Amino acid sequence: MTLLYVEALSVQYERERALSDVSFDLDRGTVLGVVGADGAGKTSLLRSVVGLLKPSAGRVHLNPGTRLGYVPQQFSLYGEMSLEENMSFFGTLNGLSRGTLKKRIDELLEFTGLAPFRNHLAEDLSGGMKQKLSLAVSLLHWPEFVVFDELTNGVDPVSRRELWELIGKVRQDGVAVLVSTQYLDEAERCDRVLLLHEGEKIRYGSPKELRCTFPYTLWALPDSGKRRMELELLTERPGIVNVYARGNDTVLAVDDEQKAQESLEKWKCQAEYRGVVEERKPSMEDVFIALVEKGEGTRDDSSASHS
Ligand SMILES: Nc1ncnc2c1ncn2[C@@H]1O[C@H](COP(=O)(O)OP(=O)(O)OP(=O)(O)O)[C@@H](O)[C@H]1O
Repeated sequence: MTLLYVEALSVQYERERALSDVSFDLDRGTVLGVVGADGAGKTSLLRSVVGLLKPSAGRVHLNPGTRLGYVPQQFSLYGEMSLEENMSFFGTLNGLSRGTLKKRIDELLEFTGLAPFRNHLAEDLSGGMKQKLSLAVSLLHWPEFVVFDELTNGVDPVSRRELWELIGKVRQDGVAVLVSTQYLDEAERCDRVLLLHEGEKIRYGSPKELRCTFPYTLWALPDSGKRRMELELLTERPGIVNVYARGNDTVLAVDDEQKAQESLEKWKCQAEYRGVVEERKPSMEDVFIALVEKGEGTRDDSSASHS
């Protein structure tokens, strides 16, 4: 069931347009990832959804009475208070009674694996543990909808994985999750992805849909790092729309295989390059790089579906 419906949202700051005409919807028990680079408009979008920012145009419709949890980008825990005291403080603010709160704190400390640290000061926690505590605090009042602004930003890879496991468990309880991230691999963990670039919706759909509707064929030249500079000359030759690095491989995004083949053969002959070319399936990173990084982004004008 649809819990949130966002229609043609735009945010204009004094000098800058942070969001243009963005629409999407979100169902219960679904994780929607808002994915984009720094400055793409993620925070502006999330702040509009939770009601902290008044959009310049468009509409946010959240089912009335929905209990909302929110972890902003710089969530302020009290460093000089213990984990339990932090949770107790925020729980009291949320109007939970003493008895209920005590039980809920125990539950959430178990849930996040923070129980052994309940009496430690929050300031002594690692970055990943602080984020787990923030997540726990946001869940105190059994929200039906949670919004996490870059919860995993700057966190070590193990904690990132653990935070995503927690997000998965939250979803299992039927909670709707809206989470922003700049890590493209995290898009794969979402049910739906909204790719944002310079305030515009570039793509919107499940990770599979995004990969399946990817408009280019990808050709990888394995271990071609040393020839990268030369290979980049292929950018915008007939049939080739983008050339980019993936580790030590070079990837060509191709929109016309025949023309690209001719361009590549010509180049291989001139450059005396004998390496192999392999076709590769697009990952979410490929989708993002090929569509966005070179400004190839074609806006997705499909409006959010009501389901
Ligand atoms: N309060 C503000 N006043 C003016 N401009 C702003 C304000 N907040 C954000 N911006 C601008 O709007 C654009 C989108 O910012 P936003 O913070 O929404 O993006 P973001 O994707 O969350 O990026 P980041 O991860 O860096 O926070 C940026 O260019 C930013 O400089």
